Amino acid sequence: MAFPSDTSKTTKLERYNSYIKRVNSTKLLTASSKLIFRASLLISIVLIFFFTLNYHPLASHTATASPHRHLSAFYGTGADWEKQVRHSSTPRRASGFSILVTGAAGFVGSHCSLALKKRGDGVLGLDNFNKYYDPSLKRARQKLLSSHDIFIVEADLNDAELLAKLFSIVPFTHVLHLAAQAGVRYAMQNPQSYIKSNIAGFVTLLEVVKAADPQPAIVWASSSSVYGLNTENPFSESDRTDQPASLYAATKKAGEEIAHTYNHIYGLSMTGLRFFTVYGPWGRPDMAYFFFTKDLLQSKAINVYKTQDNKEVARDFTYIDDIVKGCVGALDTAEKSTGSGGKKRGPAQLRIYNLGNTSPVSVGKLVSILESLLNLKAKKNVIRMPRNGDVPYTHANVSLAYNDFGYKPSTDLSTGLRKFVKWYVSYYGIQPRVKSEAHKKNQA
Ligand SMILES: O=C(O)[C@H]1O[C@H](OP(=O)(O)OP(=O)(O)OC[C@H]2O[C@@H](n3ccc(=O)[nH]c3=O)[C@H](O)[C@@H]2O)[C@H](O)[C@@H](O)[C@H]1O
Repeated sequence: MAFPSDTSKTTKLERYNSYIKRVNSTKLLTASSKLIFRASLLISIVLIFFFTLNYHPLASHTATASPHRHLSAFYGTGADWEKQVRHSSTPRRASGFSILVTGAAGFVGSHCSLALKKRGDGVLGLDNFNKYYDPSLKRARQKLLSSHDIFIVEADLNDAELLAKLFSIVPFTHVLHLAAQAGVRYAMQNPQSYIKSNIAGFVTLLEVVKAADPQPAIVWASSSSVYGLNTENPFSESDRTDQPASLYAATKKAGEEIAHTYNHIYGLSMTGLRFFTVYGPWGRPDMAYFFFTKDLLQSKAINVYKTQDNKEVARDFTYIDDIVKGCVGALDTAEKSTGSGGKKRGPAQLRIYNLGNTSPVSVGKLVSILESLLNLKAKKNVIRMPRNGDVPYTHANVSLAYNDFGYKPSTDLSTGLRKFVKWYVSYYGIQPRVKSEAHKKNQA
């Protein structure tokens, strides 16, 4: 009969169809589970990546957070790390200060940190060890500070969470803010670095400081360059400073205005110090006296600038020990901030001082002093000063600093350069010519 066979055919066909359906639905299921699996894997990877970069117990994050910031913030959560922070910033004398020194691995920062520590203050350093100049010199300064029990936290000034963490651990009495993008001429090459450090970094610091309880007093580095095209001589604090000749100068001038604002709104005690071309041992390799020494020793030619009208360029070169005395004097006479937790309670101290040497010396004279100290003749190219931010001369009137904290520079350029050269040849392991010739004679 056809029916059973039909039935059997139909049954086979149905079975076959249902088999095909099952196979297809299994395939569909497998494909969709694979898809779901892959999507979840991708989401998990993205979440893990995001979480790793952004998690920090203290953090309320912003979209601009950099991985560097969070790495440093992570670093700042260990018990050992907190112990080092506390230990370094604890004063060892009665009524000693507890000072946060920003730019502690820098030239002025390292000298000030040592001087403060030696007299019994607690000093905690902060530095980002950037590559503006040879970081190995900064590491060597760090090593020196470490041998005097000074700990430097390695972080950027713009790391607000880390700064807040430091202030939550230590009730700092003072901040000596020296971290900055320095150099007048480099501002044409990398303008943004000046904005990032000297303006954004300064504001980040002040935002944290204003919210701190107690609020510390701030002493910070401005610059002689704020006088810009000023024609008064010598430069006094009351002279015009609204004609900066470089972006560096403009950012330092902006810093002075920012200091005024935080003093006015939050009662922060603010003292700005206008440094005049600071030089000395452990100095900055980007400065003329430093690279002239290097070039002289390597028999390389140096460019000696003269003004557009063929006059000598001059600077009020100031020796590092005098600057340190000025910084310490400013810290000692800084009054307390009047606010707390971001609220002003009354008017607070607002000061600006010149810290110079009061006797300008021409760059030509600087070179001849180095020639005599190194017993070498410089190959000089005397050229017109490029129009890239330099000013023809600087000369400080320091009577304000003298009246308020007895600032009196006592090192002339020859004496200071002698000390610098002595350090330079020893640090870089160079046999001075004068010595090696004596040595040759002895051997003959
Ligand atoms: O007081 C400041 O606030 C600034 O001081 C410093 O700036 P400056 O006074 O310009 O020092 P520096 O570069 O050593 O040039 C010294 C002299 O050499 C001349 N100079 C320079 C280079 C060159 O190749 N030839 C030359 O003649 C040049 O024309 C100048 O006359 C700091 O770097 C700066 O960060 C800031 O702190």
